[in-house]
Amino acid sequence: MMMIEQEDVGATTPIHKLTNGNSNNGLLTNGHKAKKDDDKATYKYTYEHLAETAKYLLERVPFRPKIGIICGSGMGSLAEALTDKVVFPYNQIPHFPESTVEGHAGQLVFGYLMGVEVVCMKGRFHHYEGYPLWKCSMPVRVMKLVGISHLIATNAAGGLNPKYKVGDVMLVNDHINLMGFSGNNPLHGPNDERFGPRFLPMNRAYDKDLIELAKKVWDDLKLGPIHEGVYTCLGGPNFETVAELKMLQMVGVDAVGMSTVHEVITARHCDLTVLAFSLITNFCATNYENQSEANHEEVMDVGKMRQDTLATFVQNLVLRIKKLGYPGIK
Ligand SMILES: O=P(O)(O)O[C@H]1O[C@H](CO)[C@@H](O)[C@H]1O
Ligand SMILES: Nc1nc2[nH]cnc2c(=O)[nH]1
Repeated sequence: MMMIEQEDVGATTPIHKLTNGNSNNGLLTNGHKAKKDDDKATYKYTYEHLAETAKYLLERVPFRPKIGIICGSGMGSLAEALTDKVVFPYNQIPHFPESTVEGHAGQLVFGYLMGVEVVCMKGRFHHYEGYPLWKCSMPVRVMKLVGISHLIATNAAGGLNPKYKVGDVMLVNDHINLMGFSGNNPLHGPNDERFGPRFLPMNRAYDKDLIELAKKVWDDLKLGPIHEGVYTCLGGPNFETVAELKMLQMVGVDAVGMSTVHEVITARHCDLTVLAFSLITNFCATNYENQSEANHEEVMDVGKMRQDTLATFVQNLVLRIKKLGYPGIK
């Protein structure tokens, strides 16, 4: 195993320069202790906690990823094409929560995708699993601290735009943070400027250059139609009522899911360039005549059905991002 010099952490602030102001004693290599402390209502990750997590990972990975990829429900196979993998089960990473949802393996995988250094989350955390939003999106900060500049967030979502078909892909060009409307936001609470600013603009959250690049990659691969649209995240775990779907459609939502928004907010807060896309796994019926019911099995089946296409797309996308010198707003 290759050991990494402390200077070589790829973090915004070198870890050796961080003070350990952490009140969570003995956590450096002890994930179980972290979980115990997690239960306290007051516990939140400090910069130091996450720097410890990043240090743990970087000491075990012989390269520095530039792109982070979050695999949506049933889309974990995106990580299968990685070479020279270093795999970390979430329950072995200090301070990491555990994945509890089917279709989310719970592994952080470092490796090369088409020769590009990446880190892949095979499994994300959702609010409905019982995690607060700051905890759901903590891996984004960890990925920042291990050195990524770009995040590709993928998700499975219900299609509200009548033009969308099951199996289509929608590049997210904006979102509506519905949970944020009620004050539930991953940045809620004291702000640590080492991650980012107290007040965060979100009007350019989804990088336009990356969206254009993604469309070009998709078209060059002749993968058929691709959409651009607005995503929203509801708390779940239930799928939506007809009245809720009608309301979402009225306010301009094209695809609805239970993730991504808080991850993107956290990513933009720490200056990552973001691309997100939704795999439309089910059609959202906005009338009472439609008897079909959304279900997680169907969501995962569609992920499996489209896994090869999505893998080809993401592989070519990361290659182009690297070739272009990692474009986009930081
Ligand atoms: O957003 P991802 O993780 O892709 O998963 C989506 O699919 C699941 C529902 O089937 C929910 O977790 C929803 O958020
Ligand atoms: N909220 C929500 N999440 C989903 N994830 C996959 N499909 C759906 C859906 O229809 N609604």
